[in-house]
Amino acid sequence: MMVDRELFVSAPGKVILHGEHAVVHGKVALAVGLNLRTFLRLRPGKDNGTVEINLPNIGTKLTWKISDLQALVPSFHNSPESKPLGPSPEQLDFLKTFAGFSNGTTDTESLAVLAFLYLYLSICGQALPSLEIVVWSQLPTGAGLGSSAAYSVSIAAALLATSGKISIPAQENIRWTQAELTLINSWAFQGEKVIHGNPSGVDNAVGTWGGALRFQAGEINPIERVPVLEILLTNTCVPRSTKTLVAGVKDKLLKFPGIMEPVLSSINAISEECQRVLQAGVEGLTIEQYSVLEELIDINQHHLNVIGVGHPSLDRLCQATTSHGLHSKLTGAGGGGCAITLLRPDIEPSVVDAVKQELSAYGYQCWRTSIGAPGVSLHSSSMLPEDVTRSFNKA
Ligand SMILES: Nc1ncnc2c1ncn2[C@@H]1O[C@H](COP(=O)(O)OP(=O)(O)O)[C@@H](O)[C@H]1O
Ligand SMILES: C[C@@](O)(CCOP(=O)(O)O)CC(=O)O
Ligand SMILES: [Mg+2]
Repeated sequence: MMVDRELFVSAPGKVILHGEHAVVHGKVALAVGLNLRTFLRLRPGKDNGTVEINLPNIGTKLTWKISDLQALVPSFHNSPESKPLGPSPEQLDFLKTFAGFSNGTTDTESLAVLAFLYLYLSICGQALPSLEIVVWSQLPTGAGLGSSAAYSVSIAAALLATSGKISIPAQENIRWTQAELTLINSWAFQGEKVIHGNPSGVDNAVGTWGGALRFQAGEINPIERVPVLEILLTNTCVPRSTKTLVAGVKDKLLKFPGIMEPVLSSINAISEECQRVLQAGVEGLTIEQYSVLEELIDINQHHLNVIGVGHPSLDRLCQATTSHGLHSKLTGAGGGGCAITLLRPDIEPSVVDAVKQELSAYGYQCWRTSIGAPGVSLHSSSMLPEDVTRSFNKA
């Protein structure tokens, strides 16, 4: 198949306020889009006979011949118009053998490449197009901010658009329809399965729709009005794999169901209470409401330690922020990665500066951010942020 135009797509990262891990086991999570995004550039292939994927964040650039990939197509029977089925263990084994990855591999490159190949073959199976794709992210990878979902959402959207399964909106402020977003989300969920093993689907839902969402057992409910919340987002820079952490929680739940299930139920109750407080305070939270949010953060951080996803780097972070009267919890899969610290409006800027300085001295990276960002979007090249254009030009 011939592709005749260049496309630019982006999807946001996310912050889970409450409910990480519990959401994998059917509990409620509250999550919001983050104003750090993953950008994808898709171009027709130079020689029409190859597919190239270039991932500058992880230093990966690979090219395959379409004629070689064609041999894999019969194993990918998904119908892109309907609900996707895969990925089956057999399909993943095929891909690992094809790409030369050993069985059981979970490193950054292999997960990214397997997710791409799975989506490319499943979505474009009927007529494999020759493409050059670059994916570059403002998000740290493997830090709890949903880079895997932003990656899967942008690849799914670009491949569905280029193969004519969803429209290519003529202007960048025109969004895809709900049906098209639902299709993007369901394919991105399959990409997340390759990367997370057993994802809940909350991250790809935020990557697709953005904003603030309540997510439970596949049900996605946008929270239309949320009070403005300022947070300090801190990356401990301790690397970890969501797949491994999610599997660890499952093992603990199987080993100690009577002990772990009540903890997950309590996390569920925290999400419910947080949503209640946020909705009661849409016009602006009172100091009492902020205090409740802070307590919920503290309780949840203890629970996350109990289910085994804490880390000494996160303990240090919580101690540092507590000593300045601020409250923090890990966000995402934990085991290192990122934490959020709630910034009440009455906090003196000098306190935030002191906290940031202390955390930087540990080698952590901090951003002050407010939550809520638009979901998957199409861009024109002239409207891309400067850092994105620079990265694409270098790639
Ligand atoms: N920009 C990117 N380039 C290449 N791979 C990416 C990118 N973003 C995400 N990934 C893939 O997602 C994985 C990280 O996903 P995960 O462990 O779920 O952490 P998180 O989603 O919190 O960042 C990486 O190991 C890599 O395979
Ligand atoms: C731990 C979990 O709840 C969130 C993982 O987020 P991240 O990949 O660490 O950004 C897993 C999931 O919901 O699929
Ligand atoms: Mg992830």
